[in-house]
Amino acid sequence: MSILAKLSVSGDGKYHTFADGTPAYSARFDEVLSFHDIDNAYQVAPVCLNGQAWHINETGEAIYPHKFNRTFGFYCGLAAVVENDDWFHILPNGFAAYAQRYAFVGNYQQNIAVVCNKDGFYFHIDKLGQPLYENKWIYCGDFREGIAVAQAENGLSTHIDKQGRFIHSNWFLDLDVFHKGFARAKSDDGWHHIDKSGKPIYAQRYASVEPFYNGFSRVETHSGALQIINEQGNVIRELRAAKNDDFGALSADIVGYWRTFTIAAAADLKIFDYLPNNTAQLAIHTNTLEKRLTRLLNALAELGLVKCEQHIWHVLPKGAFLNTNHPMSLASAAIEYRGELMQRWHSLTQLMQEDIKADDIFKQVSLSKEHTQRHHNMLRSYALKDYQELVCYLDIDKGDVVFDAAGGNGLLAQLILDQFPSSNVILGDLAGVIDSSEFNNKRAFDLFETWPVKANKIMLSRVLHDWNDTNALQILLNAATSLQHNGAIYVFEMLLDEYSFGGSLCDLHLLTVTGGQERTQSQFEALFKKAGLCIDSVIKKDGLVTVMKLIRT
Ligand SMILES: C[S@@+](CC[C@H](N)C(=O)[O-])C[C@H]1O[C@@H](n2cnc3c(N)ncnc32)[C@H](O)[C@@H]1O
Repeated sequence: MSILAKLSVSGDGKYHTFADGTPAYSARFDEVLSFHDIDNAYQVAPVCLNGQAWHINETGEAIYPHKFNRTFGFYCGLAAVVENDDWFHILPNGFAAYAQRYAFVGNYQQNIAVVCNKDGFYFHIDKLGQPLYENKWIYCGDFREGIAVAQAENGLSTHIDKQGRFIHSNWFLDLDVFHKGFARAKSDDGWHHIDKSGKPIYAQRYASVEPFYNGFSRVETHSGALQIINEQGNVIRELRAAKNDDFGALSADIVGYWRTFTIAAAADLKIFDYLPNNTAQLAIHTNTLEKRLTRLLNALAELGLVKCEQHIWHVLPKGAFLNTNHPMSLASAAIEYRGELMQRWHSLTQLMQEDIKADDIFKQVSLSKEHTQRHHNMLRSYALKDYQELVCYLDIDKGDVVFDAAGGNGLLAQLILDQFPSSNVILGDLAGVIDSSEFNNKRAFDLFETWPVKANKIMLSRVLHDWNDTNALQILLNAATSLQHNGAIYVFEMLLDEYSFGGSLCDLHLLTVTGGQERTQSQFEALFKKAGLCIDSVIKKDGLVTVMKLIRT
């Protein structure tokens, strides 16, 4: 506890005062910051005047002769200073505490400071300027309760200890340090609190949450209500009702198909291929009635896909994906989702009551060349978006036979071949799909019959989610049979979060369209175990898809 008389910053921020408001000294500065104790023996404060900065004692005198560009308070006996572009810490005598210079340094807390090196990487140092561990981060924060937040290059954050070791294996979009055992964490569907094992302590997600204060936290729901919740996530008090118009929001959800049909009509007419243009020209290109086309364009503008300036319609960034020439065009997806895929959703109610199975959508698609091309153009765009960043992490060796099983029209197979040109990549799919693929090395096959290749590496990308557990197990058993000794199976899937509802609509889509399901990692693990397989490693970047590398148990 400090026994030093507390000096305060004056109202104009240019000097310090005693408790009664009288000036503590006669000097005046451009700016002063608060006094901090050094060894509980004396107190010093940062000041600046005419572009120079230093520290003063209680009588307003400089405590060392040197001048810096910027000075901050003394914490744990050291103060952060800036000289030219160099940030470092100084001792009370004004000398540097260590030789290294940084792009940023924080204040010491519990004898540890955050620093950012000149390459833009953050880490922690001790009072001698030594790094606490080898890792470097895109960002890291101060320690509290012996744990700090560290952000990796993929933008996700986790918790580390003072040796730089992970406290748990979970990563979040944003994260806070622990306060009394709980930390604020943000995942795709919002903010919540986690415990020290990295697990959420309740299922709800919020627009924002505060740290727990004596067992209670103030939270804001996504619909704008302010609430107090307890550590079980129960609402104890409502401080403000929801701001959102729930009636209006539900109505908008109910007519969600308006968007589906508007976008699909624009894709049918290839409107985005003819932009920028005026309405009259567009009507000619798309063979439409000009007055009606104006109404469709207005609706596309309401959806944020186009804008109109001086009678010319222009594509907005989101709309660009509806141009058929875009490498990740969603024009085919727009038409597919409005067609057969949507038809199948009509049986959702019935599917809740009866264990019926729809026709095999993939066999149906593969019967028509036009439908195969459209469906697989759609899958190709999603594959390009989701797989590109993952392929370089696959461990594929020279000469490996790689079988992309049910690989569609071969986008992943091509990405693998581009990345590992000395491997032998074979694409497998249903005959109709294989016929329409331009990939060279290909075999028609059926997932449920004997597989035509023995491979060192097998890809199952977004295949298992199309099937129920019985079928998925059969596919895994067939894959394991086709695997060479010491081979590996790579399963590319979106994993459901064990603790939130994110991905549940996608799961219903699979139930209605293919009879399959989305799964959590532990649901996958249970299937792998039955097939005599186990997870060897997991590749997760900031996209939707996780890659699980499986080996024989
Ligand atoms: C969701 S797609 C995934 C395609 C590709 N792997 C990807 O990630 O984009 C499922 C794939 O399984 C194929 N497929 C479905 N049933 C099959 C079967 N019985 N035998 C072989 N392939 C099948 C489909 O033709 C389709 O290409």
